[in-house]
Amino acid sequence: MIKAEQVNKTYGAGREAAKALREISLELGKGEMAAVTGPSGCGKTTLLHVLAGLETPDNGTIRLEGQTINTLDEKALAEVRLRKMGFVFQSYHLVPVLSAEENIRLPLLAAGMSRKEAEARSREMLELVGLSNKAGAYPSQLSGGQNQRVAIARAVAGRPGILFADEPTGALDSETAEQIIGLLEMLNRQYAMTVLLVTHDERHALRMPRQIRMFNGRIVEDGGQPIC
Ligand SMILES: Nc1ncnc2c1ncn2[C@@H]1O[C@H](COP(=O)(O)OP(=O)(O)OP(=O)(O)O)[C@@H](O)[C@H]1O
Repeated sequence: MIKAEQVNKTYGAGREAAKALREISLELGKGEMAAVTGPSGCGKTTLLHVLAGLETPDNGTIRLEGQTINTLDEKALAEVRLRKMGFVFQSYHLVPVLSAEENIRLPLLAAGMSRKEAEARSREMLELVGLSNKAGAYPSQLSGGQNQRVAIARAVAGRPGILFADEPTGALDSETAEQIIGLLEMLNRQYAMTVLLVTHDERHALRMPRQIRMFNGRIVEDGGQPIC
């Protein structure tokens, strides 16, 4: 599904340079679910951003379903992101003046879906995340957990092959956080969606079938195996 080879990423230059990723090689198969963990500043978010084409690596290659994406121009990359990837972050990034259903529908319309189809899909997604009764509610009228459910429904409504989740439970209490992780697991099972979860929470990481541990810009352990 997604493959990174010999990827490096440095922010800044000279004495200010921060080497965020060092010689990263990683492959995630279709339908795989993995957690990326490691201490603050070790490069987790940078890895997710580089894999998702949100940042350009200094060198190396990123392939999504065999297509090299790190050399695409911004327009082509935006198209790949819109059609093939879903994103969830710690903040929900919902449009405050749109209802839950409209927030989910918006990117579907942007991807060219008809209004009728997009409305049916967004209702289906609301049901999937257990919020059928909140279709007309605005983000300010929903709890953090409910807003994150809407954000997840929006992220997967276009049926992306891969979902990138960066600390999606960071702003939630532990019970709600467990439910959100459960929702990601359900999406992985039900749609064979590849899921890459960046998390600080060791309990959540241990629930994942694969744990990728980072330290100082490197992957130091993958699936229980130390990487030298
Ligand atoms: N936009 C940026 N400009 C400069 N340096 C950056 C930038 N983004 C990240 N870095 C640096 O790159 C390194 C890796 O950062 P990154 O955010 O990927 O770590 P992280 O493991 O996700 O951290 P956290 O768990 O605290 O979110 C850090 O040293 C950070 O300071």
